[in-house]
Amino acid sequence: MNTQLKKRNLIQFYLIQSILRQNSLRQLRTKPTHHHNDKYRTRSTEEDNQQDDLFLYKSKGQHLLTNQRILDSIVRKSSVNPTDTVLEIGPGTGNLTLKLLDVASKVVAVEIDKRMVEVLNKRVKDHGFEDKLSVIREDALKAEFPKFDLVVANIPYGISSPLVVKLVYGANPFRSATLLLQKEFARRLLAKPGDSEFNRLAVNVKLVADVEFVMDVSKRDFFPVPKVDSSVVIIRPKDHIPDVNLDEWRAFTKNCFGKKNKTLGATFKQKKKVIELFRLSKMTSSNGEEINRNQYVCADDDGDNEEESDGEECHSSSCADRELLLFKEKIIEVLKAGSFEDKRPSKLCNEELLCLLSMLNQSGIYFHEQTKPRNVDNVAFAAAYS
Ligand SMILES: C[S@@+](CC[C@H](N)C(=O)[O-])C[C@H]1O[C@@H](n2cnc3c(N)ncnc32)[C@H](O)[C@@H]1O
Repeated sequence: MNTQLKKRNLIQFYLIQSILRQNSLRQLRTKPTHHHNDKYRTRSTEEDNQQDDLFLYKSKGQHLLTNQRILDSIVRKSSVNPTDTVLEIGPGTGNLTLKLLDVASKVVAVEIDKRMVEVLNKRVKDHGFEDKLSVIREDALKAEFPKFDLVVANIPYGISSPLVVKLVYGANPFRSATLLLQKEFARRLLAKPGDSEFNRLAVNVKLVADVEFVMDVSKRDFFPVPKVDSSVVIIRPKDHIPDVNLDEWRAFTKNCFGKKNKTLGATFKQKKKVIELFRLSKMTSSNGEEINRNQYVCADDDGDNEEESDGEECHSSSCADRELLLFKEKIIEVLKAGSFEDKRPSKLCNEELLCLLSMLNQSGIYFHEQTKPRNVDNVAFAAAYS
């Protein structure tokens, strides 16, 4: 740790002390240890006999937001109504929770760390808010969330992608999610077609929600100081989402954004892809009748080198199965008809992608096993982002 960082930590240590005292929390003393990279130590002075040392684990994303001005601002921007139930993921020792309890009807906090829950409960009780708080001590990715009106959270950054997906594709309708995220991750969520950060996550989130940038937050506003800066965004689920099978959409964007800068023509000419799509599409049209994948493997390859194609291709002259060849031609025909062949997914907006998917589906080309029930796979979908 360099000298400047040490100095900053020391200043924050004293700041936290004074804040915690003001809040009449038991007097936690927070200082970094140098024994282990992953651990920072908080120690009780008042209740040394009752409580073991509390370590903050970087691996669990335990960087506590200590800047009161930022905490107030997050709550203010969240527009919490007095009748609202707020879901908070990762309450930690309760810096944000206390402020939320002040303005909401109820807070449901999901926290994985038992030691944090103990500190949180004690602190909330000291403020007389215990009737308004319920804690779910579980991994937020596995927990079943109860009904809530909005989410406000400084989340552990390690679970950002699957958590955002779990929220926006989850069964719970909610008004908004105000999230403190790693700055780079926030930029990826906010990215537009053509931006270098534009990616599949942004595409999938944008289909069902709008994302608004609120503010940047410096790493110095946390204890211990993390390596990265942060940003606050608000995610608002859309009132109307396009009429598309979400499982089909997700499978389609996964196929398109595997290599987001490759042209769609190059992506969909790959032998493996053609075979896989042929199998799925055939299963759909034949109502689940199993297709023998090996039946459609090319017997030979004429070695034709097409630009931008880094995968093996299925070429007309050598393809063992005419049906497979016709299927590949059908894909190319659709791409050409919509002028998509030379386009790159990273530059297409959702309307264009929806249009392409609709054209492909209308031609009998599918990306997800249509025999499976619709939109029931949210947990698996979220997990795929972890
Ligand atoms: C960035 S800290 C935020 C603490 C507090 N909200 C604050 O702003 O000071 C993240 C919290 O999430 C908890 N956490 C980490 N992984 C989790 C998970 N998978 N599910 C629920 N909580 C988790 C950590 O224990 C930690 O308390």
